[in-house]
Formats: sequence, C-alpha cells, structure tokens
Amino acid sequence: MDAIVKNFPRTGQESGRPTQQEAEDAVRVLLRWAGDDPLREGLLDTPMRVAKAYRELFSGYEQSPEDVLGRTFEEVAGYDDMVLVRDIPFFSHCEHHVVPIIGKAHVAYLPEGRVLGLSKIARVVEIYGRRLQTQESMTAQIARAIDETLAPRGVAVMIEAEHMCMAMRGVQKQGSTTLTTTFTGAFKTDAAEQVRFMTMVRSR
Ligand SMILES: Nc1nc2c(ncn2[C@@H]2O[C@H](COP(=O)(O)OP(=O)(O)OP(=O)(O)O)[C@@H](O)[C@H]2O)c(=O)[nH]1
Ligand SMILES: [Zn+2]
Repeated sequence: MDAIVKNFPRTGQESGRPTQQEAEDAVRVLLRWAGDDPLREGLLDTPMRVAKAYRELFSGYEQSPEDVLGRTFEEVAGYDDMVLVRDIPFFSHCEHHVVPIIGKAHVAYLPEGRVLGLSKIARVVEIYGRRLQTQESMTAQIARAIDETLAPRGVAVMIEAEHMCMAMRGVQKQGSTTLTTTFTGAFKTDAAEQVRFMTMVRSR
C-alpha cells in the first residue's frame, strides 16, 4: 500500500503547493499568453475561479485509494465469481497538455472471501481520474490499488477514452477511442477469464 502513496503522491506538498495568490497570478499569465487582457471586466474574477476549479478537477491528489478500499465485507453467501462494474464515466486530464480525457472504465475482480462496496470501485476511478494522467497509468493504477488492498484472485480494468488533445489540437482527429487494459492474477494467467471479462463488458 505504501508503494501507491510513494509513486503517486496524494498531495502537492512534496513539490510545495503554491499559494492562492501565486496560482491566480499564473492564470493571469496564461490569459495574457492566450492573447487576452486579464484586467478587462469579464476576466477579473477568472483567475480566482480557475484556481478553485483546479482544486476540484485535481482533487484526486488529496484522496487515497487505500482509505476508500479499506472497507470490505465478507457476508455474501459464499459468492466468489466475477464482480464487474462497467461503464463508469470519468473525466481526467492528460499530463502532456492538461486537456481533458473523457471516457468510461470497466473494472472487475474475482473475490477471495472479501468483497468491496460497489461504489468504492467508482470512487477509485474518480480518485485517479482527478489527477494528471496518461490512460495507461490510470488503467494500471486502478488495477494495482484494488489488487494490493483487496488481494482478490484477479483484477481486470479496461478504459475506453477520447483524448481532447488529439481532437481539439495537434492531429485533430475527433471521435477516435483509445482502449487500454490491465489484468492481474487469474485474469492475467487464464485466457478464458479474460474472454469472460471482455464478453461481459460488451454484452448489452
Ligand atoms: N500513450 C499516451 N499518449 C498520450 C496520452 N495522452 C496524450 N498522449 C500523447 O502524448 C504525445 C505527446 O507527444 P509530443 O510530440 O511530445 O507532443 P505534441 O508535439 O504536442 O504532439 P501532438 O499531439 O502530436 O501535436 C502525443 O502523441 C499525445 O497524443 C495518453 O494517455 N497515453
Ligand atoms: Zn495530451
């Protein structure tokens, strides 16, 4: 569990969180960089709003997946088959351009005695989504957090997302979807479990 915190710090403290004033000044610089005048009336409160919005959009640094995943229960009448929560919507931001990534996560695990509250799986997606990300890292982080805290027989995570940095700028290809997967335990070693996961994700 320590590894999660070490590799993905929960707060900006390690690199020194700037003051509100510093954040607002930085936004003013970017507004000028965009070509506008931060002193015109419509933009006067914008630095304050952007600083506030950043705290919300990147609130995942303040939260720990271990806290969320720590509460489990065992009374499920011996149920030990796959639990899949699919189509969990999320917004994230790419770490290269700080532009939105919009997508859905599908998360499954094979219980070993204990199960998670279903909402906790969506909360973990939310925690990692509200950080600067690559889709590959986010997929691996969700799988590892569940694997390390719950110790199930296996975890499968699939993310489907559109990257606005590919749609709104750069190569400008709208509508393309990137798929990433991470499998651990039985999902990694047993091809039939992977197929079952894929089939359940795709079945409507
Ligand atoms: N692997 C991966 N790449 C990403 C992700 N989000 C954005 N990228 C890519 O990161 C790359 C950064 O490439 P660079 O050449 O350094 O940056 P750039 O000049 O802005 O690239 P272009 O987007 O091609 O204009 C781009 O190819 C992006 O499409 C992601 O989640 N995973
Ligand atoms: Zn990007």
